[in-house]
Amino acid sequence: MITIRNLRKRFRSHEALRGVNLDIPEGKVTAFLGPNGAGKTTTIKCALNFMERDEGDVSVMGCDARKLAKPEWQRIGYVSENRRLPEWLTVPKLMDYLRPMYGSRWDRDFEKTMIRDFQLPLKTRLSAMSRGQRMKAALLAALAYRPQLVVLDEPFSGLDPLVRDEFLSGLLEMTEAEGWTVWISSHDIEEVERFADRVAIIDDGRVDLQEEVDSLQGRFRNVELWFDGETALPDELPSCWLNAKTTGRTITFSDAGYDESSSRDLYPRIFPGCRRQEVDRMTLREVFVALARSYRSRTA
Ligand SMILES: Nc1ncnc2c1ncn2[C@@H]1O[C@H](COP(=O)(O)OP(=O)(O)OP(=O)(O)O)[C@@H](O)[C@H]1O
Repeated sequence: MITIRNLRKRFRSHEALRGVNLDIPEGKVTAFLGPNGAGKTTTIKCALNFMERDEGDVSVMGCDARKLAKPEWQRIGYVSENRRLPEWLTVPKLMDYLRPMYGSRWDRDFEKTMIRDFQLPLKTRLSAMSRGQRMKAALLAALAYRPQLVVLDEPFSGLDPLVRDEFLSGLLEMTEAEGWTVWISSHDIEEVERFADRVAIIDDGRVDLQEEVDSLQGRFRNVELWFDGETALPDELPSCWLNAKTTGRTITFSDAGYDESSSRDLYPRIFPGCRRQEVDRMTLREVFVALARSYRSRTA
């Protein structure tokens, strides 16, 4: 649905995107994660041509991003915390304003359902609404025409937990029922974990990995090795063992290359004094934190 190749973007002397390669496949939910300032919003803006790119190729629904026009925009829903809406309008007026742009694609029943479920006030101007209410109005404005491609940049900011939950369940339902493609950037990894099929992680302007969530969780494990006495870390460890540290009688690390059939035999071979091992599956959040920590130590 979206293909990004060697995307580069510079802000004066700062190289924000340093050759981003990313695929957002059709019919899947791709979570786009990364530390603050890693380049998520810039990638999304360049991919949708809201921001001029310096170099690279971006194709959205088979169309060069620079040539996106009304037929494509009628099939793309974009929500961002920073997206400006006409603040002087009420929600019903906003709907009246947007509806003609989407013709028969606009789904009035869906619009009404979302207004009801989001409990949006009807007589208040957007400028007088809370941040969360404005976010809900933005979601409504981006989804009421049932877009095939939904791009959400930090969509949960300002939403209370109940609304987040309802919004996510609704989105999941729509995604499954209508085969929507979703590209969602968020720091709320627990929320995203519930429904993402794939995850792409960006760090310092480059995509470090893009992978199915199941595969990622299949190969990541938190490992704790126990020894009888004090132990030290060897100088060289496999590069897929992240954030290894020792605290007296234990060594802990995150194994990014865990293999069910061999890893448990490998650990005592590398550490012959190991008396006991504990190997735990990791949540997507734990995987992200382990990777982010390893990125930080790489640049330190
Ligand atoms: N308009 C701009 N002018 C100058 N620098 C910018 C601009 N927009 C982004 N940057 C810089 O580019 C880098 C990437 O920013 P971006 O907003 O894409 O990161 P992000 O991953 O979305 O971060 P966050 O998770 O904090 O929202 C940052 O170093 C940021 O300071």
